[in-house]
Amino acid sequence: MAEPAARRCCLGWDFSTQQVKVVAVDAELNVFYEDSTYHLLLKDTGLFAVKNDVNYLTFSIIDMCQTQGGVHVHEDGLTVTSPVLMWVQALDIILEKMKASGFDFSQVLALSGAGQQHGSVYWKAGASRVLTSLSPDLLLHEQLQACFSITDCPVWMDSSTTAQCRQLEAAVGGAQALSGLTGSRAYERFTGNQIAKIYQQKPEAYSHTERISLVSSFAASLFLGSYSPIDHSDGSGMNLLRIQDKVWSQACLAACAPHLEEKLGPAVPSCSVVGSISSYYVRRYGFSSGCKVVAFTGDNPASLAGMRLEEGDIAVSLGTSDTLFLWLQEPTPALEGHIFCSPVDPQHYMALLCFKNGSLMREKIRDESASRSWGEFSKALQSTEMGNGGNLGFYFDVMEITPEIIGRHRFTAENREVSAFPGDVEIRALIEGQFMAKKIHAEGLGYRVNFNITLIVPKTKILATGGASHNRDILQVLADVFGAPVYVIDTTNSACVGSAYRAFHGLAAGTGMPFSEVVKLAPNPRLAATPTLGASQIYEALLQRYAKLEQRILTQTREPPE
Ligand SMILES: O=C(CO)[C@@H](O)[C@H](O)CF
Repeated sequence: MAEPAARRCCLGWDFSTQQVKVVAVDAELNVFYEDSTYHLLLKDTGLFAVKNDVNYLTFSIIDMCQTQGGVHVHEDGLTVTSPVLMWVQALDIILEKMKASGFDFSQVLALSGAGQQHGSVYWKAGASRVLTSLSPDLLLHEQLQACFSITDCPVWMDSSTTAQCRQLEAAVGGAQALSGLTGSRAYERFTGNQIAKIYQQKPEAYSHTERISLVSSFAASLFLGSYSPIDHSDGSGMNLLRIQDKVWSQACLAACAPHLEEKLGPAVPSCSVVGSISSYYVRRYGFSSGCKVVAFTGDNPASLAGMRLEEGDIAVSLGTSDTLFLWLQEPTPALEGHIFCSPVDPQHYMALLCFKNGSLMREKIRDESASRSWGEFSKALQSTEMGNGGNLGFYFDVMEITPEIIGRHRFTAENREVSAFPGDVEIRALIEGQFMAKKIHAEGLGYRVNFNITLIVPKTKILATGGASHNRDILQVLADVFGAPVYVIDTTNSACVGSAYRAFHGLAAGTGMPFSEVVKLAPNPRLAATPTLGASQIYEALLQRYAKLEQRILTQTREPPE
C-alpha cells in the first residue's frame, strides 16, 4: 500500500485536570489526528493509573480506582493536588500510542500546548541535568522519578491558601491594588499564594527546589529537555506578574517567598519559540531536530486562541458554570473576574468571568416551570416578550461568584419584590437575568460592544459554546440582551486546537504576521441568532434596573435588616 502522503503539521497538547490530549493540525488547519488519556487516582493513597482508551498502562495499581478526575482532594476538604508523575506517564502513553499507530513525527514543524491554569510543579536541585540527558531507551517517567521536590502538585481546585491571600493583599496595599497590579485580587488557587504556602509549610522542599513551573511550562520543559519559561498569559494567573509591563512584581515575589524570581526564571511573550525539541524525541520517536517548541500557556488562553476570538468579541461558554472570555484592549482590573495578558496579541488582554449558577440553574427552572422539557422551555421563551413586561429575576441556588449573592429574588416592573412568577415569566426572567448579569459584569471589566460605524451593525460577535448553545431560543435572548449577533462553534478540543494554532503562529512570529492572519483558513463559526429589531432600546433600560437591583440585593445580604 502506498505510503500516506507526508503531511506537514503542528501538534497542540492539553495537560488538563482529567486528561492529557493531543491534536495534529495540517497546514490547511484541518485536525487529522487526536488522542487522549484519562487520569485515575486512588483515594487517600496518591497511587494512580493512566488509562488510554480501554487499556491501563501496567502500573502497580489496585484494580478498582476509587476516584477519577485526576485530582486528590485531601482530608481538610480544601487542599487539592495531582501527582506530577501521572502527567509525565500520560505523555509517555500518548507518544507510545502515536508511535505504534505509525504517526509520522518527522512532519511536525512545531508544537505548543496548554496546561490547567495556576497549578505548579517543583523541580528538585539537579533535575535540569536529568532533563538535558534523557536516554531514548527509556520512558520519561522512568527517568524523572527523582526530579521533583514536591510530588503532589497543588492544582486550580485548591482553596487552602486564604491566609496567604490576605498576607499578599496586605503586602501590596489591598485587594484592588493587587488586582490593578496583577489582573486579579488574591485567589486561593493562584500560584503565588500556593508557593507561599509551600515555603511556609515545607521549607525543606522549597529550599531544594531549583525551578518552579506552571503546568503549562512544565509540559513545555518535557519537550524542550530543559526548563521552559512561563509565558505572559498563563503567568497572569499567579498574582505575581505585572500585567501592564509584563515583569514579575518584586513586591508580590517578596511577599510570597525568598529567592522566588530565580526559581521562576523570566516570563516570555506567549508567541515565543522557546527552543527546538529535545534530542530524546528525535531519537526515540523520529521528530525532526528542527521541530520548534512554542511557549505553552494556560488552558483558557489556549481556548481563546482555539475559538479565534478577535478584538471586540466575547465567548460565552454555557456549561455547568457559565464562563465568559473577553478580548480587551485596555483592561479595567476589578475585584471580580480575572484579566490575563492575551495569548495571541502582546498589546492586548483577555478576561475571564465565571458564573457558578449556569446549566444546573437552567435545568432546575426547566423542571419546575417547563415540565422537565426543553421544548416547553423554548415555547415559554417564544411566548413571552423581550423585557418580560418589566419583570426581573436573580436565580442563585448556590452562592454565586459574580457577584457573591445566594437565593432567588424576583421583582415586578415597579421594583416590588415578589415570591413567584407565572411559569413562562419565570423562564424568561431566568434567561434574561443570566445574560444581563454577564453584560453588566463584562462591561465592569472594560468590555464594550464594538460597532462597525460604516455598517451601523455591531462588529462584535458573540461565540456561544457549551450545552445550552444548542438551544436556539436561549441564543436569541443572548443576541437581544447584548445587541450583537451570536455564532456557535464546536469547542470540544479548543485548548488543543488553539495550541496547534499558536504553534503555527510561533513559526510566523519573526514575520510579525498577526494571529488572525495565521488562522484565517480555520473553519468559521455558524451564525445562530441576530438581535431582534428594538432589542437594544428595551434592554438598555432593563440593564440599568437590573444593575441597581443587584446592588440592592448585595447591600441587603451584606447588611440584613435589623
Ligand atoms: O481556574 C481556572 C481559571 O482561572 C480553571 O479554568 C482552570 O484553568 C481549569 F484547569
